[in-house]
Amino acid sequence: MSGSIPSMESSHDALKDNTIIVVLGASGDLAKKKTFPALFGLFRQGFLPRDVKIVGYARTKMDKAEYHKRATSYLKNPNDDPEITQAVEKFKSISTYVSGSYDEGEAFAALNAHLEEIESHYASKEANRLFYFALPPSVFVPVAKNLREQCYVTTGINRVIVEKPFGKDTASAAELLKSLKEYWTEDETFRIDHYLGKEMVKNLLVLRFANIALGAAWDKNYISNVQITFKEPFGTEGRGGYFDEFGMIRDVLQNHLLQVLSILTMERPVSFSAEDIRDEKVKVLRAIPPVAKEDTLLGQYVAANGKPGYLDDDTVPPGSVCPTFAATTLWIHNPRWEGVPFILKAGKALNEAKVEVRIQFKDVTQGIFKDIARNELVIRIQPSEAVYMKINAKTPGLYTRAMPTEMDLTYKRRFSDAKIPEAYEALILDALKGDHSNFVRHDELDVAWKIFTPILHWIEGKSGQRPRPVPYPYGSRGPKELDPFIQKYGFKRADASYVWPVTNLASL
Ligand SMILES: NC(=O)C1=CN([C@@H]2O[C@H](COP(=O)(O)OP(=O)(O)OC[C@H]3O[C@@H](n4cnc5c(N)ncnc54)[C@H](OP(=O)(O)O)[C@@H]3O)[C@@H](O)[C@H]2O)C=CC1
Ligand SMILES: O=C1O[C@H](COP(=O)(O)O)[C@@H](O)[C@H](O)[C@H]1O
Repeated sequence: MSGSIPSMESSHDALKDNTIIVVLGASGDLAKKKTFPALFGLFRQGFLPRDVKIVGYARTKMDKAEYHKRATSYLKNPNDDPEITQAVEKFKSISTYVSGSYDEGEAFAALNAHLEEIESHYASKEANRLFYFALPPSVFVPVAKNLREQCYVTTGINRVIVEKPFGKDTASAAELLKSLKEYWTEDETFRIDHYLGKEMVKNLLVLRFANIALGAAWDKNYISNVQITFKEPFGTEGRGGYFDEFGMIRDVLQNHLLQVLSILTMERPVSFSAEDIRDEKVKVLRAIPPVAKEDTLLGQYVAANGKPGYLDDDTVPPGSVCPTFAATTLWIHNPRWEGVPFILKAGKALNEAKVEVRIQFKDVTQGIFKDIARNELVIRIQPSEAVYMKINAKTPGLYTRAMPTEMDLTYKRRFSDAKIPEAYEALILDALKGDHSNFVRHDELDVAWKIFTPILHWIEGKSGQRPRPVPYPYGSRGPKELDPFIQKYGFKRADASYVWPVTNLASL
């Protein structure tokens, strides 16, 4: 029997021919590191529309050669594979660049003239344009306005992809949404949260709703606590100026981790249509009250192991109390989840790179077993995608003891030939197809901000003195206060003697 999910695959428009993808902010870091590599990945695998053209736009004046050099600087070809080299040359041949300001109508009229020149070669009048904002939020509104006024086609589809940050709190996000809506409809707008494009985040829907056994245990009766963890082994290093304005909660918790939480906890959607999914996400998010101070732990990394502290970064304001680590516990007041703590934790400069969901089930009733390990379902989002269930089994041999072990679905081993797409590849393809399922709807954004705005205002000292984050050494698991914080919500760490036999995943 086929394992395909027809309604997920066919609920959106097909790719349109006669499409131009315009990358605004083409000289920047995001474009170079994420957007162009994703476009190239799609191009090389034949997923872009036929005869697609890619146009970069930014203020920097660059000739064609310089632009091509920048746009392809992050395309990977470690073994100098001639097939990839050839694809890069083809990619360059469909890529052009226009320089201009972000706030002047004439500059966008010039961009439009360039787009029309490309379109004049089409066999039909149909012309479709996808505009990708790889831009700082300060120019979102003028760019949205100028594109709508100067570069909007009437004989095809227009779409905009917008990157976070979408505001800094409930009020500023509402203001930004309102301004953008003056020019672009909700249907034309694709708000990216790139975690929604990650394979294991997309997998959550299938794991939950295509497995009756998991579905049956998915509530307060069986689950004790849930942790959603994001760990990076490097600090802000040179990006401190940007980071300090936002902090860890805005950078990762309010968007990426909350998106994961909403898919993990929503009710089953009526269908896989974008609106049915997003209706359910909004419904569960609305059942979450604002995060309380008592449910929050903030940290900031300090120099250790030869690595600099956050405050040693020249781009960070002296004496900053910006958190580089945050753990917050959220509660969902609905019949399924009442009383279950959802701990969202994220930090920079920690001991490892890891993003995972860890669902810890309740203890088995005491009696024949005493103090045995709890079941845990771990969904490893990155690196090395995996789903594993920590279970108890009889110790092999002439024993009657239970021992913790695992049922392990490590992707590299089980699907060794599969290529897991980059999040941005998956999302750009969705936007080209007009599928909104994995993009953030306006009301989702509003409710996400409502959960975090009070705590963010408290952190910023809007209601008194700013709280001081607790220090943690660069390269550690986080503040020493973390383990008691998590234990407070009922998490029990399994016996430290548990050893997973595979140590080198890279070797798989
Ligand atoms: N397919 C796969 O990839 C599989 C991998 N494994 C591997 O087996 C090992 C054990 O797995 P598992 O039990 O799930 O994970 P870990 O033992 O790594 O972590 C379990 C939990 O305990 C916390 N923890 C980690 N170290 C400490 C510590 N020193 N003191 C207190 N708490 C700590 C972790 O928090 P935090 O992360 O926040 O530090 C996490 O919440 C891991 O290396 C795992 O990657 C096991 C099964 C399958
Ligand atoms: O949005 C952001 O995400 C990245 C982490 O993304 P990942 O795909 O590498 O997990 C994070 O480093 C950055 O600070 C944040 O703004």
